[in-house]
Amino acid sequence: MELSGREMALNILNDIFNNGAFSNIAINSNLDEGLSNKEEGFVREIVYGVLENNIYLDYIISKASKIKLKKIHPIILIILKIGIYQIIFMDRIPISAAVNESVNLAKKHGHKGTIGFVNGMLRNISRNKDEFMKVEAKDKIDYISIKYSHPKWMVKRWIKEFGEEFTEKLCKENNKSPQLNIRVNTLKTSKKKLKEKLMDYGFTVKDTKYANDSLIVENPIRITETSEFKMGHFIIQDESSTLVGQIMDPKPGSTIIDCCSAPGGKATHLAQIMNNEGRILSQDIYEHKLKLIEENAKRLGINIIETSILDGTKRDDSLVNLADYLLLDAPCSGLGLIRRKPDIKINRKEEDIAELVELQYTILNNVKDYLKIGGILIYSTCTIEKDENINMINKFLEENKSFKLVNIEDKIHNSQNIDTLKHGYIQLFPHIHNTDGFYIVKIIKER
Ligand SMILES: C[S@@+](CC[C@H](N)C(=O)[O-])C[C@H]1O[C@@H](n2cnc3c(N)ncnc32)[C@H](O)[C@@H]1O
Repeated sequence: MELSGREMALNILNDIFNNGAFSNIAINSNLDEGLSNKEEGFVREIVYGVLENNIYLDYIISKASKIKLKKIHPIILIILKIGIYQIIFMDRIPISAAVNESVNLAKKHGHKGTIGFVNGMLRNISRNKDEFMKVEAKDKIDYISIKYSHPKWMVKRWIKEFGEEFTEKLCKENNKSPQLNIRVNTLKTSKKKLKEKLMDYGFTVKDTKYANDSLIVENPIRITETSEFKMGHFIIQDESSTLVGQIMDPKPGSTIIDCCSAPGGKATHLAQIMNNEGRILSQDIYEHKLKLIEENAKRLGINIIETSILDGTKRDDSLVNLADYLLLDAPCSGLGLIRRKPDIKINRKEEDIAELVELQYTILNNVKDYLKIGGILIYSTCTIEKDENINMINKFLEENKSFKLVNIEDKIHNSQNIDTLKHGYIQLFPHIHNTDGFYIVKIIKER
């Protein structure tokens, strides 16, 4: 039997909330293939909307329900969230449809009592919407946490690091949908040609602010089905990630070690900048991920990437003093990616950060020996956490006096809202730079 869009959303959210699945994987495995763009968009909107507003939806349910949140059956709780999300955030959906369809889901997945419960709750909330939407919090941390659905530990940490006003703007932005960025494969086409071609198909395409090889596509539905994608004229990559290659700016013929390389977004860009001349040793700890690098390289027409499994924490003597350039695009907390992966707000725990910092530092201390004297190290993460970024790098520089920051003012033509280029690094934020939250630092090994 065919499932309705709302039921697909229910199954996806159940996989994420109750089975620990990642949002993109849960979506791909639950979406029916025959869905139209509109139907698929509807399912995605509900799934991402519920994930983005999860704490706020819990808050509204707690206000409206006599039964404690923890006592509500997990499936019924998701059905309520889907219903409330439509009532509050999806103006185009008639209230009656939001309520009746949720009641139908409750009929299928619950019993008589839960049907009445869902019906009563949703009708009450829709009648007294403004009252239920009001956030009454004991302090600013609580307020931001509920209103923008970020866990308290995250809000507390960010307020301490960046201040209240900054944190509120960041959390608000984290709940918006990011624009899709693509990176032009200049080995096969030019930015101008690709832009014209995509506009001919009806896509709205704009230039990005900081990255030379990137474009923004405003209505990207099914863009990976174009022949330009299949022919390898572009790859999906956020502008921030594209800046890694731009800042490294390796010379053709160089040897690069990319020690956390999968799925190869940055390695393939480096190959492109080197005009597909030289050697890129792409390593990752997971064998299955190496295939992704190889597939990307093949589609993009790149043949200088050599993949291998290697744990970055373990020394490989054969690599010592080999690299002209070294990239450590480290495993990180991903807190800069919340706009794309709202489940990070649900699954990431504060304790993870200290563990990740330890891993990042261990890898960095190990792979630094792979660089030749005079070689360039780029360290990058998709997080905004200072401990994983500037604090860790400062400690590394303190303990490794032969490594020095390199001025990168000549690598980014537009320095709007970036005032650290001369100090060798950038920290991007979604609400300021309209990119993923991202950190990149450039370091030279002098001796
Ligand atoms: C941020 S992702 C890299 C993204 C990649 N550079 C790109 O641009 O497509 C971090 C990668 O580090 C890998 N990784 C995690 N722990 C590792 C370790 N100890 N040694 C090597 N790779 C590791 C993960 O499998 C993951 O693919």
